[in-house]
Amino acid sequence: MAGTILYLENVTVSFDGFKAVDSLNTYVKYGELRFLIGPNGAGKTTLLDVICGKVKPATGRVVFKEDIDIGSKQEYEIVQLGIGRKFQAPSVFGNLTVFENLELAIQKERGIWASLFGKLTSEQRDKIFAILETIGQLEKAHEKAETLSHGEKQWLEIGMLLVQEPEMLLLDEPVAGMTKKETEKTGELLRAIAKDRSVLVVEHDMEFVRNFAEKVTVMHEGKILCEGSMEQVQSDPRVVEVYLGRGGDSHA
Ligand SMILES: Nc1ncnc2c1ncn2[C@@H]1O[C@H](COP(=O)(O)OP(=O)(O)OP(=O)(O)O)[C@@H](O)[C@H]1O
Repeated sequence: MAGTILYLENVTVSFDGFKAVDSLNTYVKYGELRFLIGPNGAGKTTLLDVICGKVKPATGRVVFKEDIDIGSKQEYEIVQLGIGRKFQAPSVFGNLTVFENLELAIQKERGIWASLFGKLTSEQRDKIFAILETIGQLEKAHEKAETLSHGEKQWLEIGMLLVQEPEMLLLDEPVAGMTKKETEKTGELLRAIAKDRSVLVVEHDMEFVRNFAEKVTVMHEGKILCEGSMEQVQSDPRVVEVYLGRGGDSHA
């Protein structure tokens, strides 16, 4: 399909016979900021796990870009193809500066030899500064990462993903634990990132979703319950029944 970066066709994931994802079909377009919502246990994280290669689907196809079937690829191959995943667990090194964390992310890309003996090229320095600007951390470049606020650490992690120049980013509850101001800033950041990349976000903070989602996918019991704009999905009685009406709105 023209303009499609990711296509999931009839994807099923079984854990000992239990279908965490059940015959699921969806597609994500280039430059889309997509939110994935739904009650606990709906299969949202498992779906991200499938896309990044952490979990292999029992059936179905996961097609990236034109025709790359990533369903059978290893996680590192999927990273190299251009899909970056941010996990909930923090991965910044507190005793290194913000700049050094990004430097390390670049050097990881270049392999062990470069990370032991390499110096940054001027292009790589420029790239780090451009990312620092994108994530709003230029002024903190030489501060130790442990001195950053929770929100700033999350933005640094997003920056460390941007080093790989992914075409698609997968984020699991990026604003969890953030202040209102940090949440707002994260929304702006994701919008900016999605201008020339696709971003898929699993989220429970409905105010955040309402403010920033272009398109929302609602999952329930491993299936897609409905998809559309936030207005469309929140007026769907099935979504109110299984999620929004049951406190999905207030889930942190
Ligand atoms: N490795 C696993 N082994 C067995 N069951 C699993 C495994 N991973 C997930 N599940 C189950 O699959 C279902 C879907 O889990 P998943 O974490 O994808 O849901 P979710 O929509 O992300 O939920 P939440 O909003 O609570 O994070 C749950 O019932 C969960 O217990």
